[in-house]
Amino acid sequence: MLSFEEVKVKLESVGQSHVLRFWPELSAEERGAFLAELSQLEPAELERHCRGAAEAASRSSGEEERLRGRMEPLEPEFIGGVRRSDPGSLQEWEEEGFSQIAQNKVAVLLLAGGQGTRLGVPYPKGMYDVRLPSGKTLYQIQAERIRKVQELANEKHGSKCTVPWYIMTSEFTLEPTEKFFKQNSYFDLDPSNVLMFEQRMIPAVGFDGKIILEKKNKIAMAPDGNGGLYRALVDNKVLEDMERRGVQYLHVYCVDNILVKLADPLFIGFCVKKGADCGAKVVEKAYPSEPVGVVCRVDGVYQVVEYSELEPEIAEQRLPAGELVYNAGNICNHFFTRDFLWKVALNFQEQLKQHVAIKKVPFVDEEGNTVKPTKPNGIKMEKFVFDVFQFSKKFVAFEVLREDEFSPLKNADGAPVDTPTTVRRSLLAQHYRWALQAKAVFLDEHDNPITSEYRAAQDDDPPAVCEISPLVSYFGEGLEKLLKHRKLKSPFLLNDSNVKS
Ligand SMILES: CC(=O)N[C@H]1[C@@H](OP(=O)(O)OP(=O)(O)OC[C@H]2O[C@@H](n3ccc(=O)[nH]c3=O)[C@H](O)[C@@H]2O)O[C@H](CO)[C@@H](O)[C@@H]1O
Repeated sequence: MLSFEEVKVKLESVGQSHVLRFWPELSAEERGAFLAELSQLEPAELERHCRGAAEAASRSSGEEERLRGRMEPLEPEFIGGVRRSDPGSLQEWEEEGFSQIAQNKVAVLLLAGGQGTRLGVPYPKGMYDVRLPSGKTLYQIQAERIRKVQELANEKHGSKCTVPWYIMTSEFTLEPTEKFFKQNSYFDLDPSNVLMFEQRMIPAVGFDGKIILEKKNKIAMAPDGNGGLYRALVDNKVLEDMERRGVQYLHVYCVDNILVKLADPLFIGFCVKKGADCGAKVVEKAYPSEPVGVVCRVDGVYQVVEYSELEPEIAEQRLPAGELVYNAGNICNHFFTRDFLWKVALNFQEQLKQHVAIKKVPFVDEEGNTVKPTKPNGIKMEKFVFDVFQFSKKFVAFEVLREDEFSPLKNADGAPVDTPTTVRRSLLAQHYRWALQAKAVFLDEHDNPITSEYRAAQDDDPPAVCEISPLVSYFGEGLEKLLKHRKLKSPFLLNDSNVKS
């Protein structure tokens, strides 16, 4: 750790010494913690960051305008998908995926460093309980899907495989996530195969290019975006760990999608068979302003244009048949080969674009009180995980059905979409459909069979509550032998123990 004098000189050299203005008022303990934080800032990098943020925020034309005339949608024939591809190919890809999993070549990586500001809970989103009958949290559902996909691969290939789970956290999420996993005995996964690591934090900057002081002894810091992954892979030697384990393919996903298929054998197999180094799952966009990025081409290169950077007029463009032109919605499920990640880590991660987010950042006033601003006052710079697609030699996109694979938790209840209520409904609706496909019969409160049709896309809750543990079925398979012609009363919970009993 540097001394106060050394830190002062460093900060003065880059015009940021204002952060020390409350120094005389700090206690010895506060001083120690603050010095430790400030010692970590690297002057040249700090200067670049602050200047870059202020310049980027003041540029007259936004990203939206710069993209004008340069975007093209994906060619339909470029996209594989559950509806687009023939059943033979789908089966072949799924088998390929299971084979790779059985050979220990597949890992999953969870992006869990975000602050989940829109949901507004003070703990990591993965710990959120969406009030399913089982009371499972997002983390538990994900852990159980990993266990099940391992089991399925083992059954098919007579193996005893492992799908390691890498979890990228940040200063906000590491400690509570670790604690939660320990309290829950890692959901019966082997702790040596659950590997948490931390992404970096960077200072939030005011419009004048000055670092924002959040408390008298704390600068406002934020994670460097989910594209901070590539630097975090290097910082934490994650690729070396993958290499040691023989992992060649990585499924990267974001924390909040309750329907996520971890290590999806179909998607993995598709990407492997196509010889891809990089891939993205997409769903058809629901409406023009839906907050999802669109996978497309910019200057002929495959990329995601984030929803915050897409001009409304472009988002609203439609084909003669009514379909949105930019229709391939990014669901933050990506495939990467380990070789590709090495290439990015060694050659490109420094070049990743910095995206500007103008936010309300709490700050200290002249009296030293923390103020929550009512209007945006600061700039946060973020890298995006998908910005590496441009470095790919072979990029592929795979379309999946929204009702089967995408229902994210973004907002608190009360918002119209992507809330605890909507994600719970999506999961229960899927399980209800699976049970019907397995020829189960649900009974109403008078014990009469429910015969009403239930359409997946409708907004209502399914006519009966049915939750199926991921430990019983990964994606609807294997249910007929358990449920065929069974008469089920709502709420029905199919879990590991009532299957075995
Ligand atoms: C940049 C990015 O990927 N955007 C995608 C993200 O948007 P969206 O804006 O919803 O992204 P979030 O802020 O929810 O972040 C996505 C994931 O990245 C993680 N995270 C975020 C910031 C950070 O510094 N560290 C970190 O690990 C979050 O914990 C989360 O798991 O999901 C949407 C689908 O739901 C996609 O359509 C968007 O294209």
